Amino acid sequence: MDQSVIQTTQLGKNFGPTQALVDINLDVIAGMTTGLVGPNGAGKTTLFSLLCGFLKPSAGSIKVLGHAPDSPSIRGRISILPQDASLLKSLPVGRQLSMLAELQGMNRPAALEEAKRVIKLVNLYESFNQLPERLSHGMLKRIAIAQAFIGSPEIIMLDEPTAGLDPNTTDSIKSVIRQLGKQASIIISSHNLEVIEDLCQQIIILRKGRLHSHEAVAELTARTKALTFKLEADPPEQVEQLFKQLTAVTDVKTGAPGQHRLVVRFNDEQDPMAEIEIIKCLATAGIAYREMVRGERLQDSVAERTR
Ligand SMILES: Nc1ncnc2c1ncn2[C@@H]1O[C@H](COP(=O)(O)OP(=O)(O)OP(=O)(O)O)[C@@H](O)[C@H]1O
Repeated sequence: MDQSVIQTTQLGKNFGPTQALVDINLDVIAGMTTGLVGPNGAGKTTLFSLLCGFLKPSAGSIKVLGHAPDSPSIRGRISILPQDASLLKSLPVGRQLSMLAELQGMNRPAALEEAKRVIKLVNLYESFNQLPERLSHGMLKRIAIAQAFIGSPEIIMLDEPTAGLDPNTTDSIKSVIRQLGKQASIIISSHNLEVIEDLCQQIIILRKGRLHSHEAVAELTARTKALTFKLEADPPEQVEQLFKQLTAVTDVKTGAPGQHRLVVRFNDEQDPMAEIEIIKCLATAGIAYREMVRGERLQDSVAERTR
């Protein structure tokens, strides 16, 4: 049987009159990398804080590795990269990492070795003795991620690990996370759904403090029947009118100006020939496309579900 690393039962959290989380029932399976997504204010950070024991639930219960989040039995077995992780200005980054390892109970020499190990994981060993002010934003983010790997925790929670990073740095962080996903269960909260799609096998969607869904990423994207077109030009206004006579078409979406994108969702139980009819409609209207892809990006599926 699959082993649960996190279980919540009817979990709720209120801040005064604000219901930040309501009736959350989750079962996160060991060894998965799971994405936690939802619009601003959906409750993602609150959920992370509850799972780490920084906050107490207003209702329901949480089990992390079979224990309450504040149990001494899980100390060092779970770690978190907070969204706004910051480093001390006046201490070399390697020393800061070794101090954090000491706080986890390692002696000085062991902590130093651990700091070297985790800084190598994020490819910044050459910066071990540098002060944070000498490092770029992306490098500091990688150091902050390295601290989440101290002590080889079984669960690692990363809140927006790639926010504000350029594409190359994002790629290098993604490869670190992918590597560590082989050894730990990772939960990533991010608004960057390309990152989630690349790294995660499972996705938890929160919407207005409630659990919208928890399922495999592949299932979510495959279940949405859609054709995504890259057109030669932006689609004409009122493009949805073209598909008016096709009862199988459930939604038509266009990209931002300049994206030349058109997504047509449909229900093929209504019409098994729906795809062909959609393509015919475009041809009849003289709308040319360069590329057509079945399905849609995770970004579109999630946007649709959290609107
Ligand atoms: N300490 C707090 N005091 C009062 N309200 C809070 C507090 N923390 C969160 N909230 C409220 O709880 C709700 C959920 O907030 P939370 O920060 O968990 O959302 P989020 O999904 O992480 O959002 P974002 O994507 O913007 O980071 C919001 O309505 C927020 O205003």
